[in-house]
Amino acid sequence: MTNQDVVMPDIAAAAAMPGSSGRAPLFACRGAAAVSASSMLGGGGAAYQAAVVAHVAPVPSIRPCASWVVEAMRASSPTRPAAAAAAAVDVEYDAWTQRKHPSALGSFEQVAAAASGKRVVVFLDYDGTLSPIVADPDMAFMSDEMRAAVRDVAEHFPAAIVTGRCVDKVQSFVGLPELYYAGSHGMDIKGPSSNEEEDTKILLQPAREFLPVINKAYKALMEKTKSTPGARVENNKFCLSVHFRCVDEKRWNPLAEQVKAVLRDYPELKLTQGRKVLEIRPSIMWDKGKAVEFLLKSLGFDDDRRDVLPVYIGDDRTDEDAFKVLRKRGQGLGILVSKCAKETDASYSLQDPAEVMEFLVRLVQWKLRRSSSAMRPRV
Ligand SMILES: O=P(O)(O)OC[C@H]1O[C@H](O[C@H]2O[C@H](CO)[C@@H](O)[C@H](O)[C@H]2O)[C@H](O)[C@@H](O)[C@@H]1O
Repeated sequence: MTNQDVVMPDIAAAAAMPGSSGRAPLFACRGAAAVSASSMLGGGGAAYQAAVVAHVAPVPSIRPCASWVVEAMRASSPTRPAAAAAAAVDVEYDAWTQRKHPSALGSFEQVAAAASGKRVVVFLDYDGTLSPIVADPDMAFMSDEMRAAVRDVAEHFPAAIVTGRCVDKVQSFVGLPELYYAGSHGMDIKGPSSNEEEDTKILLQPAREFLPVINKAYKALMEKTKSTPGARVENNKFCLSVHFRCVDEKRWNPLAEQVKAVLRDYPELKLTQGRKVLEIRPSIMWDKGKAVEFLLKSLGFDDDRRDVLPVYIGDDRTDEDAFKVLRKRGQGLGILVSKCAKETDASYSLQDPAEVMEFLVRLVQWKLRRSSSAMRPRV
């Protein structure tokens, strides 16, 4: 496959970062401990029933080592640097945005040129992208302004929320029935409905058979981790989250041991990691990237890839699966939401949800301008 349709920033991509010694670990802000994503894979050696839908294959099982888990917990949770180090981090961030992953706002003209004449499809992560990160996962509300921006996006482009959250929860936060929702890291895909009361249509649930085991693991994790102050287990239907944002760092190791002990009884589940959260999910080859591919295909955007521009915006390690898919397809535009330099497969960057909102507003304005100029009679 050629990469001619992937939207790459118009910068000297080959240019090395000044002072950079090489590649940082995926999703560690520079300076944090190096842990590869693959080291986080969980699951055991036992064979398990894989009667999921045909395209869902099990992943190879690798037992996570607790110390690696803790290292990864630290890597994704860098402590605030001292003043001098903070200045260095700023310099590095500036170099990262200038040379590797420019701001999607600063480069909006370039983004608009790439979208010109194409059907744009918008994919949005939720936590850290549409809503700010907060200590209590039940309080991660998005602002009314953001809701209005997303509503406008959905009016002008096909749009989907792709999240680790369970669909019901994220739908209640977003409150826009006109969107597609891919919850549980893409393992629960639902179509739009005409109003909030009507049930959304299930399009795909590739991990349905794992529900009983997920529920058992949920109870076991609740029981096991209740002795760790601040730990919190969230049931996201087809996957689980063990939050450690409010856990004292000294207790991260014992918490990782507790999670690992529970997972020993569930070889059909694997462990991944997000922002101060351990995520437990079925060991199947399904992720946010696969969900994006599924949606593009089922919405009829897979026939002629040259006239479709998927735009995916996300902030977390799990969003990298979607960025990778776009890069591999040689199509579309990945935008990482981050305030620090990270290794990523996204092309562009935005700093925070406020910038995401500004970008969405500009995208809609661009579309409106194009539609009105197309309708203006030529003289
Ligand atoms: O794919 P996402 O929409 O980004 O969901 C990933 C996880 O998001 C939530 O946790 C994160 O946000 C919380 C609220 O701001 C924060 O407290 C937590 O530390 C973050 O990891 C959600 O609660 C998790 O279940 C999702 O897996």
